[in-house]
Amino acid sequence: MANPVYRDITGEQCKTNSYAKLVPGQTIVEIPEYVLECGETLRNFPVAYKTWGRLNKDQDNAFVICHALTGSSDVQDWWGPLLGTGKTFDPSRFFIICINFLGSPYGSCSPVSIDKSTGKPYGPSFPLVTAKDDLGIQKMILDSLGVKGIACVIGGSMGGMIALEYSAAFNDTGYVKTVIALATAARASAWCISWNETQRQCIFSDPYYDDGYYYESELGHKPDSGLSAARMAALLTYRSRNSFETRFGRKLPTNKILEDAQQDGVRFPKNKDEEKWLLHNEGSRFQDGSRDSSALNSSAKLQTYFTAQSYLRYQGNKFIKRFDANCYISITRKLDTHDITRGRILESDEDPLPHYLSTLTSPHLIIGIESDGLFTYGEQQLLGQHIPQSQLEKLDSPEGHDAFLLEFEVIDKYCTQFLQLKLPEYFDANSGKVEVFENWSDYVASTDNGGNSVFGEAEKNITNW
Ligand SMILES: CC(=O)SCCNC(=O)CCNC(=O)[C@H](O)C(C)(C)COP(=O)(O)OP(=O)(O)OC[C@H]1O[C@@H](n2cnc3c(N)ncnc32)[C@H](O)[C@@H]1OP(=O)(O)O
Ligand SMILES: N[C@@H](CCO)C(=O)O
Repeated sequence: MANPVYRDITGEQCKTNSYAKLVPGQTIVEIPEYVLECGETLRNFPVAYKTWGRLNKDQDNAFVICHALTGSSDVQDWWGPLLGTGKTFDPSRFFIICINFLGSPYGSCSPVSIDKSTGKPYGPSFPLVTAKDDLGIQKMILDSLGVKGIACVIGGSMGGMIALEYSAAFNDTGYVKTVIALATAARASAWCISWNETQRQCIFSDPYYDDGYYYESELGHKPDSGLSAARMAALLTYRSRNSFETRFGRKLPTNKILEDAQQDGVRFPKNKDEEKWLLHNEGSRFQDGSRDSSALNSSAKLQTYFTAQSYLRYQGNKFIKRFDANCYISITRKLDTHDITRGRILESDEDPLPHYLSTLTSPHLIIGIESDGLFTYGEQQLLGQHIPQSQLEKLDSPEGHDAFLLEFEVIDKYCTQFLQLKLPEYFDANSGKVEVFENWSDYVASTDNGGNSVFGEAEKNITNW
């Protein structure tokens, strides 16, 4: 059967979705129709992806990378040091692809996309989407590109959830040869769900949220305060207590940070009463005429503004420039629904997960982080104990959950060793599976981000293309 051909709508989408423009060199195609797990049908909707390298003659050297909660298809932006000849994502031997998942603002269908049936953004009427939907849509993209087999599917955190969905959906078919899952879970925990709820409530409580119709609201503002607070709360779950203590302790912001805050519209108190009022509301975005009165502390006798706070506020501000509140709600709800046993095992009084995991047949590499308080090492052990052909590795990083985006060297080492062990044919020049493409960079969808992270994140050791 011929591969389906989808219309390239990259240019069109970049005109209507400003977030999609943040991702250099991705392709956006239009899928005619997909019936979601919730029963709704998406029609004529965009899906964004980026590729590196090319298919081998058997068309089975695909390396599928699933991004995390706020990531995009731009792997070189957030996992850049793992990409390159001799690295985990070796475009000289694999056809590497990362497909932006549903609900994310970076190009695939989400609340910021235009619903072609109304001509308006989906906004809060965007349907509930799940990791299973991502899997179904990603398979359509892979088919359209001629992929007949996946050498490896990898993902961290929410990306790991989708990688496990691949494992479950194609179990025993030979389509997915190996799986690498980092800092993830086979189902969202009560702890994860609760943090997501807290973050959504931050957004809901912003008066500018306007039931999700802020983009057309007469109030003329987005719920920046709520989204920023949500990111701050999330960040605390992405790092560890120890990393904050070591990094910030009770340190005070430098003059530079205070100067930046002043430029951001800080108001100085005119009298004693105003000083008390300003101090009380310090950090509130709704404070009249001021977004941040941190400069107060330069004269205050009692310090109330610490580096830990300036870090969180900085991160919150950075995030609202690159993310949309309705998308944040959509993707956290998606995360909550994740459970690989759903629809695959009969309801019973017993916990179905251990048994279900024991039926997965592909070799899995599970990488957990000891200091991860969000997707605990215990959850990785559960995967490692029950998936028959699995290898469990532990990162001793103090960085908490985000270590999967920070500890490039050790992750690259575990992954390359696993791939060479489990996929020897892709490393053997005589196997016919691999043609080492000397000029693989000709097959990079785009090399033009100048080595700069679009999002100002993960700057360390970014591969400069
Ligand atoms: C769509 C995409 O592709 S997004 C890009 C990839 N990102 C993802 O996929 C996930 C999102 N990213 C993350 O979760 C994280 O940002 C990570 C794990 C990748 C790295 O985090 P970073 O934010 O780069 O690192 P870190 O926590 O060290 O923060 C550094 C920033 O905080 C600033 N900062 C540090 N301390 C302070 C402080 N006390 N006060 C104010 N600012 C501070 C630094 O100046 C730096 O600013 P910059 O980002 O403008 O350079
Ligand atoms: N830092 C990651 C954490 C979620 O895994 C993100 O923002 O996507």
